[in-house]
Amino acid sequence: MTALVCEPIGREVFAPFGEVMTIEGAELRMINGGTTERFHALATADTETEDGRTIVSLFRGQPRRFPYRVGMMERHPLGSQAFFPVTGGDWIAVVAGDESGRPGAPRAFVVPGNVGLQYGRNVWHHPLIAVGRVSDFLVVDREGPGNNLEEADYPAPYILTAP
Ligand SMILES: NC(=O)N[C@@H](O)C(=O)O
Ligand code: NI
Repeated sequence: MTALVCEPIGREVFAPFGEVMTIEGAELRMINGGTTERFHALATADTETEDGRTIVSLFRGQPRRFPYRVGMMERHPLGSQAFFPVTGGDWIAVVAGDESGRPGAPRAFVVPGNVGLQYGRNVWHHPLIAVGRVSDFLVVDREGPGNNLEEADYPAPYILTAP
């Protein structure tokens, strides 16, 4: 079993896997007579492949127990998937590149509770990893025809320790 160490999240380091959604560096638009700050277009959903449509859901994640065995990954061939924390609190994202149709070695990122991520379409990732407490996330992803879930097991699990 291989140790999986969390790295700090950042736009550049996460760029091969998708977008980091944070107000830092976002386009700020003052609206509503100056009473509201609009941090515009943190990401663009990619859901229209094969007549898909964008939906918004709420995921309530149970905290994972650590050390946590990352034994599988999944991806959504037809659409992106974005998670934005509602409850707050750090969470963990695990992603991987593709190697001949299977996930490569994973990379784990600790994500602050006020930062969201969008996984690009067909990007390998582990299902939601909530940390420390039951955590709610707003999720923007695809609904529509076709199979939008592909899963793959690792030959041996990676062991993720608590951040
Ligand atoms: N199954 C589901 O909708 N959730 C996963 O895709 C996930 O990434 O958590
Ligand atoms: Ni997913």
